[in-house]
Amino acid sequence: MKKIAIIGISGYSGLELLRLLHGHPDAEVISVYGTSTIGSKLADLVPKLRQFKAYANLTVKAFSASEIMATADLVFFATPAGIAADYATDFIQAGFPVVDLSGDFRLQDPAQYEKWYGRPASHADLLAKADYVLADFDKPRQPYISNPGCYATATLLSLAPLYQADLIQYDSVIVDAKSGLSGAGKKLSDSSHFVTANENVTMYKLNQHQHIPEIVNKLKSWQDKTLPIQFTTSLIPVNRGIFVSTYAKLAPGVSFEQVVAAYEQTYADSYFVRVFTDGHLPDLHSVVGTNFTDIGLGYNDLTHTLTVVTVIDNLVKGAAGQAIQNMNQVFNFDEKSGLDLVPIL
Ligand SMILES: NC(=O)C1=CN([C@@H]2O[C@H](COP(=O)(O)OP(=O)(O)OC[C@H]3O[C@@H](n4cnc5c(N)ncnc54)[C@H](OP(=O)(O)O)[C@@H]3O)[C@@H](O)[C@H]2O)C=CC1
Ligand SMILES: CC(=O)N[C@@H](CCC(=O)OP(=O)(O)O)C(=O)O
Repeated sequence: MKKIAIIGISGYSGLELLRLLHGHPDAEVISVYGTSTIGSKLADLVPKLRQFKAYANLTVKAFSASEIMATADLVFFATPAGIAADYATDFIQAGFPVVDLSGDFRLQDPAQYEKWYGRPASHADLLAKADYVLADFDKPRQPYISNPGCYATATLLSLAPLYQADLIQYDSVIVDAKSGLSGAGKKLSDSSHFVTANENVTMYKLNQHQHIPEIVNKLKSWQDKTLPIQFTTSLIPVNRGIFVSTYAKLAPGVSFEQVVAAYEQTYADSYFVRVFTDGHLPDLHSVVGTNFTDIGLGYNDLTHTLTVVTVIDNLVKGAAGQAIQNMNQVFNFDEKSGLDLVPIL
């Protein structure tokens, strides 16, 4: 049984990690860390955990890298941007396995991080020791795993076959992404007040979203012809879910049938990516509560435009689920361990 520590336990993705690891046959949460919640028993902090004996006596502790490395086999960072950049050094220097859900190690160029996150980056030498691991495509090569962002995950899975098989006009790509409120974390802000968000849709961070550079970096690794993409994010009044609509013009001579074949082939062995080629367009309810990414495709003969609809649960595939998929890779567990979840019906 692998022993797991979680930093940032009281946040949305920290608690989602706990929920998913509860069902994992080969991993158990042995320690949890926070700041404002230090000293609290998890069962007092989250009363609905009370009857789970494993967590009733788990107490939130102050961060200690040496304690984590002495007692656990892997640690998850489920902390806001800026924390892992500060805390990760000891783990990286010791080669201790980490899965970092924050954006701190997703961009290897410190100047790019500082531009998009508006805060100091970690040192370039440390950034180079982190691996950006999009679980359905990449295998970890280094012990420090940087888990992709929620929007980035949905967008990259939506676009991968088009870039890898060189099927589109790269100056035509438009990504319109929408997220539920849990994507913003538990801290309250004006935009996440119930009265502001309920029965409303708001576009935000137009052309400035911090996931744009990690998306483009990854697309470039797949396709040299990659150009900047048009990427927009909106807040929708649901708790969980990311809904990404992607539009692109096909390259001259490329047919819709070729596109469909490319999606089928790319994801033939990916249990967690389900492609619908019969015209079915997935919705959020298809994936909420699960680690699945559902993709639907359509083509307009009049405008020669391809539409790709991609949905994920931001807290599962977009955060804790993909992080556990990556942990499963680190320990050579079955990729489905702890993650074979049926959607909430
Ligand atoms: N929500 C989502 O859908 C997704 C989130 N992410 C990323 O994952 C990370 C966590 O997100 P999310 O769960 O939404 O965030 P939340 O704001 O919900 O929770 C963050 C938690 O981090 C804890 N924390 C803050 N500072 C420290 C610290 N110095 N040491 C230990 N714990 C600390 C806080 O607990 P305390 O008050 O005890 O300090 C808080 O509970 C973020 O980087 C986010 O961008 C990535 C993909 C999707
Ligand atoms: C709805 C909402 O506000 N979502 C957040 C996603 C936060 C996130 O996951 O950001 P990192 O992955 O870069 O840490 C946002 O758009 O900033």
